[in-house]
Amino acid sequence: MQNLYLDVSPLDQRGVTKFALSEEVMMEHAAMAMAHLIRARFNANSSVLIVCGSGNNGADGLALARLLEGDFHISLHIPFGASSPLAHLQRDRVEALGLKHAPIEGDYDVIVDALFGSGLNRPLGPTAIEALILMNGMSGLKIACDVPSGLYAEGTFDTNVFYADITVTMGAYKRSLFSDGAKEVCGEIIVADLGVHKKRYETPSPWKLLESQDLSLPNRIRASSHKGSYGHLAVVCGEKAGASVIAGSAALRFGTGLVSLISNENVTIPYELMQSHSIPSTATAIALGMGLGVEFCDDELSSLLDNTLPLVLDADIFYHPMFSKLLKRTSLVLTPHPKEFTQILRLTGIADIDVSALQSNRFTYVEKFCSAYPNTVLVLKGSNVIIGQGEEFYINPLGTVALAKGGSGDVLSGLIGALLAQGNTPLEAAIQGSLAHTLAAQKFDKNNYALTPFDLIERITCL
Ligand SMILES: NC(=O)C1=CN([C@@H]2O[C@H](COP(=O)(O)OP(=O)(O)OC[C@H]3O[C@@H](n4cnc5c(N)ncnc54)[C@H](OP(=O)(O)O)[C@@H]3O)[C@@H](O)[C@H]2O)[C@@H](O)CC1
Ligand SMILES: [K+]
Repeated sequence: MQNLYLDVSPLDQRGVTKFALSEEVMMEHAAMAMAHLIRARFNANSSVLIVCGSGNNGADGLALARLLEGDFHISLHIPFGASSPLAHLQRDRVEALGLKHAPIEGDYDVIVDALFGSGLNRPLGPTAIEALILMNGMSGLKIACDVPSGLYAEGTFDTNVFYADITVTMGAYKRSLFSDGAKEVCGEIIVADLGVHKKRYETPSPWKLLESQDLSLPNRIRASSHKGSYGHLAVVCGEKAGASVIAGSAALRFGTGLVSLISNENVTIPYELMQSHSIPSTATAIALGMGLGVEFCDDELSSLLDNTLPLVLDADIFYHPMFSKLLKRTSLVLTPHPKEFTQILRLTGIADIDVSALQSNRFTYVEKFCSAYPNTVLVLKGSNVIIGQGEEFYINPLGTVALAKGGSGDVLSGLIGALLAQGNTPLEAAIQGSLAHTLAAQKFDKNNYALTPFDLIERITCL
């Protein structure tokens, strides 16, 4: 698990006050990290284009030019000149080596974007846009210095942004690199230490980045146990029974001792799942909403929920009149996709926004919801899933496009339900369910289009 920051400038200042580093020392390390990467991947004499802005992001790029000069063919493009004191200093140094601003011409083996970093404070103008279009059109390896130019601190970008193959980010992970849109533009993300180890440079943060090694599986440790020792998930089976069959099958695969589908009438289901018309007395958690439709009248739903069992809610239930009442429960996990989350925000009076406004500000709206409903765990689906409760937030960046398919969400609810049924806290169930979901998808390595929900469930066996 890694820390994530909206703004690392307090960490930079702490580097100066606590570790007596200077901004210049930190900048030298930033440039060295990029130089190390280029030297490791390219032979001497390779051509390197470095496009530098007027602030310290540009100054990082100028320092990189100095470090590579002599071994590589360096082309510098400095369309805005230098404005910060360090940019002036670094420019004087490269000019002493005979390097100076030149137009962008031809193609290069490496393209380094050092136009704007954390100081981007307004929409890009024509000069920056022209440079980015030229850079994006090149075939060489594209490296972003700190953040791809055009990406704002909230993780949004305008039409033009640098499309990086690798982002070398300075000091610590920025949260902006893990918005849904940023997944398209950042490429591989590498953190560069700035003169002290990252562990020293960082301070605690409420936002965390999940990693594959954070996965903890529901392995059984008691030698003498039986199916009743591992919980009983009741999946409410709605109009579209397939959704609950998928969720139930995922739950059984993820260690739940017993799974029952709760339906009004008998439906055809796999042999390994049980069927019931009411919540079994041995149930330890309930999954509700997937494929629900209008199968149950309000009274029937109320009686199914007349208990204090942990709940995972998905899909249709977010549009149901009973949802507001369910929000008052403790032990509650919600797994909306963005459109469903806008419905939740509207219903709770937090915001009346459309999906694109939400996607431009996912972090903020998750924080607002979690502050208003601190007992509820929210899993906001997306290419970078956000999990939040109260003042704790986690981003799971491990999902792939293979998951963009009907039924993937039912598997996720089933996995979370499985862990709730086995006694995990709602937050732990949400984190581990989401990790298992994305890592199982990664195990499907044939291609990125053919994964079905049952392929995904099958891969839970290989985690
Ligand atoms: N702090 C540290 O210790 C360390 C910092 N480090 C590095 O510093 C970077 C932050 O540097 P920074 O604060 O100078 O901001 P930066 O991203 O270069 O941009 C500011 C410049 O861009 C300009 N500008 C903004 N928007 C614009 C637009 N749309 N179109 C045109 N111009 C625009 C803005 O102009 P102004 O608003 O002043 O007119 C100003 O001149 C950080 O990302 C990291 O790489 C590392 O070396 C490690 C140590
Ligand atoms: K940049």
